[in-house]
Amino acid sequence: MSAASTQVDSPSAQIIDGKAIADRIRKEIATEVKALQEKYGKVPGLAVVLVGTKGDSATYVRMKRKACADLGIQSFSTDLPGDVSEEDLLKVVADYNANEEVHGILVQLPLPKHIDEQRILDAISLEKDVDGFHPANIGALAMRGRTPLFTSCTPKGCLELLKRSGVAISGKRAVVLGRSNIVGMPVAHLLQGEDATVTVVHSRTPDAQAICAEADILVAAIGRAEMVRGDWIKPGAAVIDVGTNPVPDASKKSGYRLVGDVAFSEAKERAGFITPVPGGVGPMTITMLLSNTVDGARRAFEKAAAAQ
Ligand SMILES: NC(=O)C1=CN([C@@H]2O[C@H](COP(=O)(O)OP(=O)(O)OC[C@H]3O[C@@H](n4cnc5c(N)ncnc54)[C@H](OP(=O)(O)O)[C@@H]3O)[C@@H](O)[C@H]2O)C=CC1
Ligand SMILES: Nc1nc(=O)c2c([nH]1)NC[C@@H]1CN(c3ccc(C(=O)N[C@@H](CCC(=O)O)C(=O)O)cc3)C=[N+]21
Repeated sequence: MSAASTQVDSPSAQIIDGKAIADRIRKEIATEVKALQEKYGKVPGLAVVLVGTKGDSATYVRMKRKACADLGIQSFSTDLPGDVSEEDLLKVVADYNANEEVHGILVQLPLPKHIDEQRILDAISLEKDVDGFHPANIGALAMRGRTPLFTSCTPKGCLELLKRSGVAISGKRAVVLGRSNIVGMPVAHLLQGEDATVTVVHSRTPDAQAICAEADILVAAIGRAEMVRGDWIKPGAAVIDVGTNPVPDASKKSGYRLVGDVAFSEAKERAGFITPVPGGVGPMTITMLLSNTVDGARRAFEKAAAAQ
């Protein structure tokens, strides 16, 4: 069958409603928090550290804090000035590492240039690394037969969206656009772990379009507004759009609106499944962070109970 005839036959894509799926999972998490509280008399705690006040970072951090409050998770936060020293930031991390009420620590990235990001991520206790950015957690993710203590939130959210939408992964061709430590690289490992055949495309890849056109599953995480056009998409493919790019929009109070890395209106005419922006991956990221925090707390409570 030619691509053209498939295209004519294919109806518009099923929109994967990340917000609705995230809300369902949050209800499950709230139940879990209650159960832990009843069993151990303690609640999970998440610490969020924000350095500087870059507008959008502050928005995400605010959303994370609110989500915690909604689910009964205790929220700790530290806001540091943009010129804070590396030593002072390490001290904040060390204090949260030692705090028994804290089960997850998130240091919002990117950090200012004068701070060595690797040093900060290495300092976060493995047991509290709810972002899954510690090299030991990423290393385990990349190895066969190992399970990391925590899997990074956005990549885990992408896989959860595919699974809960009934998209088969095993044996499929997956293409991941982007190879960052926080999204592209871990997504590629997760898909490979689910037996997809994975190709990673980055800024030095020639002819990204031709590679994308072979993808049964396409994950876009490049931070380039609507770079992936409709004719890049294999008819029937599942498209997960991680990009959140602000573009100027005078009709919005904020002065901008968010678009993905995929040209949604074109792509939805060819894809079988597609996530919107906003309302796709974003709400899942925060939900997976809460889920990781509860997992960390459960492990800590069990360990403490066993030691008694
Ligand atoms: N919804 C959510 O929860 C989240 C959304 N995001 C969004 O996802 C996007 C990506 O974020 P992040 O991974 O942190 O970004 P980074 O800037 O760290 O990485 C971007 C990646 O895309 C690659 N890339 C850039 N331009 C091109 C191009 N023209 N063709 C092919 N590859 C390209 C880069 O290649 P190279 O390695 O060669 O430089 C790099 O690997 C952003 O829009 C961000 O806002 C991020 C985190 C969470
Ligand atoms: N240590 C660390 N961990 C992170 O997980 C992390 C980080 N640093 N730095 C920045 C990126 C970005 N990120 C997002 C989270 C939620 C939405 C989200 O919920 N977006 C909504 C829209 C939000 C809006 O309207 O502004 C949506 O897509 O529907 C987006 C992006 C997490 N990140």
